[in-house]
Amino acid sequence: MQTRLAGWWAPDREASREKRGADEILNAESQLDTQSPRIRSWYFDKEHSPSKSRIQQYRRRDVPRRIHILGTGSVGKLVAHSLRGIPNPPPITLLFHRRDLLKKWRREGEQIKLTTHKITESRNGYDVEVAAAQRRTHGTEVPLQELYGEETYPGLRPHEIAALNSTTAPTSQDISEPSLNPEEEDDTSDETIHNVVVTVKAASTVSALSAIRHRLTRGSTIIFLQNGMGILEEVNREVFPDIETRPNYMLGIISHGVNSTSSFSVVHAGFGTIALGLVPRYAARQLTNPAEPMTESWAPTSRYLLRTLTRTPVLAAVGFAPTELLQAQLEKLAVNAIVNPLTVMLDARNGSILYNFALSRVMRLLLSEISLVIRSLPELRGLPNVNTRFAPDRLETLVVGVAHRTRDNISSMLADVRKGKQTEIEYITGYVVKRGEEMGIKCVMNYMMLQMVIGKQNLINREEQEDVPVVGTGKSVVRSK
Ligand SMILES: CC(C)(CO)C(=O)C(=O)O
Repeated sequence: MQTRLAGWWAPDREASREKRGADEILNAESQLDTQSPRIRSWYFDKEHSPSKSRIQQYRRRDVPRRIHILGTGSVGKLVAHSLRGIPNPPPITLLFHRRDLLKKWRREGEQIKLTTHKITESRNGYDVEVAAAQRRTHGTEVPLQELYGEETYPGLRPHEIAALNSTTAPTSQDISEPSLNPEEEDDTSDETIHNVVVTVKAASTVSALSAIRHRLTRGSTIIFLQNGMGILEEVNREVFPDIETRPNYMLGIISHGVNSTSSFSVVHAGFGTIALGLVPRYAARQLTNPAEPMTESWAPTSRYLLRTLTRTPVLAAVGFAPTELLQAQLEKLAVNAIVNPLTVMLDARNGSILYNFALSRVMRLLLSEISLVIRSLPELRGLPNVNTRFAPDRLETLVVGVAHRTRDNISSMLADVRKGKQTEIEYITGYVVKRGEEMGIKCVMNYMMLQMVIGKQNLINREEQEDVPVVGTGKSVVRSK
């Protein structure tokens, strides 16, 4: 049974703490317009309320309401669209990783369209900026001018630049009318980002965050809304190595079904939820040093984001305690480690893995390894019910349930493979294999699955490279060998 802990973070609970820092008062102040009268009166209660001059002092330094969205894929669009629909919506800035996307945004009316049950609603009023993702090769950031030979083309890939420079330009939609003159419009910013929702794919997270690293502070909060695990460890290592100065992190596990139909249009095909929680800054230390204090207070920006997302009905977001969130994440990991690679190998919809005894056997072999790895994780040690919750047959029930509910969907991994995009396999199956290795558990079945998906990705990439564009026709042909 999942213990829903919605409300455990609520400010009135915080009130019981003896010592409240300036930040907490500041946050309370910022929330007054959305608080219930009970909470409102508490803050102005004689005994508890800070002096008037302190209130005024903190009011000036209110928690900034602007929310940046890094990644305008299907989840990014859903979040941006939903947030603009709430009463007194926060200002939203969409961060584009390529300048040509900005041009496209302008051309397409500066709006996001969300279709639910065949009804499309457009929303506008967004601010936009370009935050060109940093390219990395062999784990090192590559300066843009080194990579592209031209400083003025940040965010474009070498072949796109070559195409733009050539007189016989390609016909690709994305680069058909690029804005390459940086003088044309100042579309970048160096202002501090206080609240950011990261929705880019797991493998792009480090490079996307590197582009805005200088704008994030110890007081900022990043919410990661992504598939897979092991991303935060990578971000800590590559982007924010200093534990004391890194921003605050929150995690969200999203179960909404959303499909992009174009750069700024999305279909909300399946209603789900977002399980949200704080990632404790010192969690790793607590693991190795039990004397480390377990209580961590929420940063004002984290609480602001939690409040804002949980008051957005379409998102159905709920706050969870960190240990519960971790277990929910592992359940999703187990489901994704079965449905996603199997649907890639079968090139079929999620429902295809059901009612097929041969595939059930494959599923069970994979799940026996996944279950053992999860049940052996040191971070779950001491938590009640872990063995039952992550037993192979319980995980199988979860997988079958999700495959059945989403039987007509194409898994996100299959969609990526079909488009020749990098998949999240290394953050799903790869994570299971890696954690298994750390604990001396060999996951041979999952290792094979990992290699099969990577192999298929390579195959498709190679086919794409052999796809020779025929200049002038707007079509392409695959040259036979
Ligand atoms: C649950 C599932 C498999 C639904 O398609 C999914 O999360 C995904 O496609 O990534």
